[in-house]
Amino acid sequence: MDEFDSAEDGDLVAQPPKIDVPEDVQAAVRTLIRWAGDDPCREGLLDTPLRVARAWKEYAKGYEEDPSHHLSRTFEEVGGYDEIVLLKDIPFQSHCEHHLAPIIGKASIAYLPGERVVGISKLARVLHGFARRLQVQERLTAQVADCVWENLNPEGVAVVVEASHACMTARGVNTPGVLMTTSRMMGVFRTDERSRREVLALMGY
Ligand SMILES: Nc1nc2c(ncn2[C@@H]2O[C@H](COP(=O)(O)OP(=O)(O)OP(=O)(O)O)[C@@H](O)[C@H]2O)c(=O)[nH]1
Ligand SMILES: [Zn+2]
Repeated sequence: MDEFDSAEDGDLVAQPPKIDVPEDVQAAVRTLIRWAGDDPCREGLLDTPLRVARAWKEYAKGYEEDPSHHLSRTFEEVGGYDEIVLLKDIPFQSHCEHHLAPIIGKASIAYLPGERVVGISKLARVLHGFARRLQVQERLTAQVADCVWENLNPEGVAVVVEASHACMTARGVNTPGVLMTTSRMMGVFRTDERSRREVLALMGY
């Protein structure tokens, strides 16, 4: 049971091994705490630089992977299925590259298969692979769509992302409740108005 903690619902949740954090990274967090106006040496903040650094390795885990790898295993036997495949309202978390503030949102990813389909969880994996980096929402949207387009050779790809940016809601213009929507349409979803309307309707727009 060493590597696992028992979760409340009875599932076993893997506890990743704690990574070492270089002293200069911890020192940078201490500097930030001091600059924010607090004392990094008080008891409650002593382990914070370590936790912050480890948290950032999680937030930025996408840099450790090439999301296109998730699309390398595809299936051909789908009984002649030739309609839209949609994974709708996938929740994701990212961080804005301007303020390192959270971006919390959901994405819908659809494609019209060519010859092959992919396991649906892989679309969510692609999203998280790009989201767990420093991002702007426009680039996140484009990267997800381009990745599906380039790796599945489908007839069309549609990605719609809706997100709230903490750099707007918790600072700066301080405007909570605002959602930013971005989309990227490729192939038939870009060229054919009916296909575009169909996929947007399936997504609930
Ligand atoms: N287009 C786009 N803008 C973003 C995204 N994330 C954050 N921003 C915006 O990036 C802009 C950065 O503006 P700057 O003027 O350089 O920074 P700032 O002085 O902190 O701006 P304020 O946020 O208005 O206080 C802000 O308007 C943010 O709201 C994103 O994903 N896409
Ligand atoms: Zn920001």
